[in-house]
Amino acid sequence: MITDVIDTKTLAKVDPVFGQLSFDDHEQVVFCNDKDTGLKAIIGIHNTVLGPALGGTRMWNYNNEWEALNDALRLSRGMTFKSAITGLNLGGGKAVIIGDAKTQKTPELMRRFGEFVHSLSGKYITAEDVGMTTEDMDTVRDVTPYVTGISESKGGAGNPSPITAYGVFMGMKAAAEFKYGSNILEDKNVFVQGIGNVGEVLVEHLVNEGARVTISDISQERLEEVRDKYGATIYTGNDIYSEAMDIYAPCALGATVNDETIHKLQAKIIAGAANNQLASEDRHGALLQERGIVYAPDFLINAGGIINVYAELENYGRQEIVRKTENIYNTTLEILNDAKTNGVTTNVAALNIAKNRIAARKRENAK
Ligand SMILES: NC(=O)c1ccc[n+]([C@@H]2O[C@H](COP(=O)([O-])OP(=O)(O)OC[C@H]3O[C@@H](n4cnc5c(N)ncnc54)[C@H](O)[C@@H]3O)[C@@H](O)[C@H]2O)c1
Repeated sequence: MITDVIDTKTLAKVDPVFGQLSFDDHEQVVFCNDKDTGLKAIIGIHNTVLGPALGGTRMWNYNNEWEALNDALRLSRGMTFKSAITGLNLGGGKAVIIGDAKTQKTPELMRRFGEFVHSLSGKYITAEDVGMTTEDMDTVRDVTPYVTGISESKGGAGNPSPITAYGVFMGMKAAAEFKYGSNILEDKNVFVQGIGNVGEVLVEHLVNEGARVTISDISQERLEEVRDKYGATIYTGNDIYSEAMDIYAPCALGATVNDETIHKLQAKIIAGAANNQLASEDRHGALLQERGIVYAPDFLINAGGIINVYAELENYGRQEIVRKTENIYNTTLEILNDAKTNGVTTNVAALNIAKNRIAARKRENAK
């Protein structure tokens, strides 16, 4: 099974769905179309052994349908392992809506999307991801109960991003403990790439701890806002990947650790919120290991958001959300040590634990 980011021409050469390189024994892939609202969406259900497939909906202006399908397949697979390693009784799923969230998203489109989610009778439960807001989830809630991340006023756990940021902060501290023998980030030079919902709160934690934080984003307005609020430095160079830094925190989109960037990276630690940070899990994971760069697996340290939405299903409160998220520190440290002991990449060490949990449940269910 290959998890590499593939260019469109290569993607189009193989069979449309089951032959895709990102296809990894997914249970179900649902294509949703509605002419009236312009909805074109793909729901990927990767695995439901541990529970219903939960994962956010991403709205993105994909260049073509291959890219959208590939994203749905990769992201839903990631959710399976994220929930498994976090100890949640959830499977992995993810939805993508093809289009520009700024110009093409309407309440009607979101409601129609919600109806498609409802038609799956709870096998897939949706939530917020890039291009979505809590209000959008509230709109989906009008037509289906199979949605999390709705507003607190409607009985939800609210915006998951601050707790995701806290989990990433915990994972980063654990990586620092592993690399430097201390989890204190004071004076560490941290680059946060993407200062959206998660990135901004991560910047706040880092600044509070005394780290030297540099921020980058495609939005100048956001950069100035976050600089003014927290005193972070705006990155003005033209190649963030070549910059001297202690910690690189990718908090925008995935696959930024790739063939072009990996040899330039100066960071000692990579710990961020973005999903699927390694363009090729195997190749780039191994190269990071070789270069002594500590990679805190994304699906492990960005699980705060799913812990937050899981509270809506299991009815636990704020204290338990924070406790479970703080535990990301212990799990990360355990996995980094495990990888070192067994001579495997940190990504493989994390995946092995997740896969073992799923296999054990499958055996139990079969009894
Ligand atoms: N929100 C959550 O709870 C959560 C949970 C788990 C994982 N994640 C992942 O974390 C990442 C960030 O999530 P978010 O909710 O903060 O998203 P967001 O959309 O609020 O923020 C993303 C930010 O990245 C910026 N950006 C986009 N392309 C960029 C580029 N090339 N260089 C620099 N900046 C760029 C955008 O302008 C935006 O400010 C995503 O990959 C998401 O899938 C989020």
